[in-house]
Amino acid sequence: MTTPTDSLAHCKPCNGKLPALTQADIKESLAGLNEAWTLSADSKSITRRFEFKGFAKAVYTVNLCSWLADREGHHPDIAFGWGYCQVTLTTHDIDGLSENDFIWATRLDALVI
Ligand SMILES: C[C@H](O)[C@H](O)[C@H]1CNC2=NC(N)=NC(=O)C2=N1
Repeated sequence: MTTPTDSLAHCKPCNGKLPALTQADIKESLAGLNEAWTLSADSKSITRRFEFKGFAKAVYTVNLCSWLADREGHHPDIAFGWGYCQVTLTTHDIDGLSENDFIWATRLDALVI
């Protein structure tokens, strides 16, 4: 049995050697994500903000991200509270964006309805 994410790539081990993406790479990769993702002014991170009624759904989203992060070995920075969950991705080892960030974002987009 196949699932929607079977065809998606997995994050590569972060060892400080992942190449930083060029501005052109970032622009092309961003176009492949849900339109809710935004690029930071310094082009070092991407963020998606989810908004909900209530707190429980924000916590569910944090837990989903936690599961995905440990499964992929690549971890987001998450801010959450009543009515929102904000997921930010950057590759800390290179202080910028790598393909891992976009692989991770693609997988999250595939998991949230
Ligand atoms: C050893 C371990 O794989 C690395 O420290 C990973 C862990 N998760 C990570 N997550 C993110 N977002 N960036 C990293 O550079 C990173 N490095």
